[in-house]
Amino acid sequence: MTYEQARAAYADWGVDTEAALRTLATIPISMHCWQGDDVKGFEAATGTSGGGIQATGNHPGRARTPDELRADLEFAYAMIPGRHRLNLHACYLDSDERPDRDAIEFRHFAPWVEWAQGQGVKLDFNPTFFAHEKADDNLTLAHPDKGIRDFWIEHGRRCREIADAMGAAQSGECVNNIWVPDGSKDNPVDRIGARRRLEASLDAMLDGPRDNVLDAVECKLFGIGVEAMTVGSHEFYMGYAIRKGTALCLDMGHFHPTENVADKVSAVALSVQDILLHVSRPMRWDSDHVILLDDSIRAMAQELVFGDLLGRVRIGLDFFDATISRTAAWVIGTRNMQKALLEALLMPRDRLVAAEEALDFTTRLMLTEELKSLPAAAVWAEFCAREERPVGAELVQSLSGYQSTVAARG
Ligand SMILES: C[C@H](O)[C@H](O)[C@@H](O)C(=O)CO
Ligand SMILES: [Mn+2]
Repeated sequence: MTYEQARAAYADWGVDTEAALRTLATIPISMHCWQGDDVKGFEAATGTSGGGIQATGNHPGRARTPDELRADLEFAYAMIPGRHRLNLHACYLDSDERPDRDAIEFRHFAPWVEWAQGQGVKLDFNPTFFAHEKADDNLTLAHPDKGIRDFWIEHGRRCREIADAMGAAQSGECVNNIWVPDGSKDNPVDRIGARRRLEASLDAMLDGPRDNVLDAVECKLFGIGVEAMTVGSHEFYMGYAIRKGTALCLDMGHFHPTENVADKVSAVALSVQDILLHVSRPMRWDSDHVILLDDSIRAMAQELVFGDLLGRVRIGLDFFDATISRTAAWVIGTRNMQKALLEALLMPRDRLVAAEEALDFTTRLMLTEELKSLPAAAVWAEFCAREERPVGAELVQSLSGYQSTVAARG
């Protein structure tokens, strides 16, 4: 089907495909650096990764240096329509120096900032509270040892400083997302003590304004090794974000599998101004499979569009799979998020809402089901053509071709 035919088919339902394409082109997605190297980073790290962060697989082609990671990112962005962001973790510093986490500075990230400016890519940032010997107890900001807490508070403070400088350099907000692995394998007896320590540490870390930073806090239900309690649970961070005015990060892999994370967005949006998404796909014990164009992602995109929340929700991705081409994973996942957004933008919202308000649930169901057969793929292909990005066999060939150029990496 041609784009013109698709445009006419949507027009019959009262949908303007041109308006949908214009909106889609303005939605940035923050691609996570850690898909490119299995969350290893570029420090001489000594600790284990707690809280369930575990990339499995040994597909050839892992980026081993910042230059390799940047080359992979450049390729990935060239396969993805639109202008996007890069979400950088503190352990991805690019420097000949080897500062510990409590000694990192903006200059250790200067090559990233320079590269991002050259690429027209804006940066987001994350302190790294894992893969370090001082995190091996699966406790950081909530650790009973004040010395360890202070070490991580200092790390967090410095990360805000770095994110602020990144924001200033790019003349726009840098999201600084905080996730800590803190928790307990077996039933703790002093849950509130741990939560008081986490809160006090966060307060110390986030003290003082940072004009170019949007701080976000990310909860998790459980991780491997912290099955009995995660200190930073949903209720903990929801309360914290409301009381302290931070953004709330909802990671789609961090809830019970029967929960609908899309449903949470509108509920949270009434109490929290800014929301960060980590779009992900949980599967059994893992929270980080590459996202598919599946119902959970479609539901999330619909919530953002129907709830008119695109201006308040930053879309980030969080998955890592080392069993497949890492660059292909980025491209597939990011494009899937965009496809879901496009499908949502192509829905006749007013008509659906009218049916719902009239309690005409039959019409609502007929509409949503019939709409699934409309030619969204032709509209997506048009978007890619306008943005000079490949689709179909050409995309597959490009992804495979790039993978073969990196496969020899040791
Ligand atoms: C690497 C990230 O910080 C991490 O994935 C975090 O966002 C998370 O989701 C932990 O499960
Ligand atoms: Mn996450």
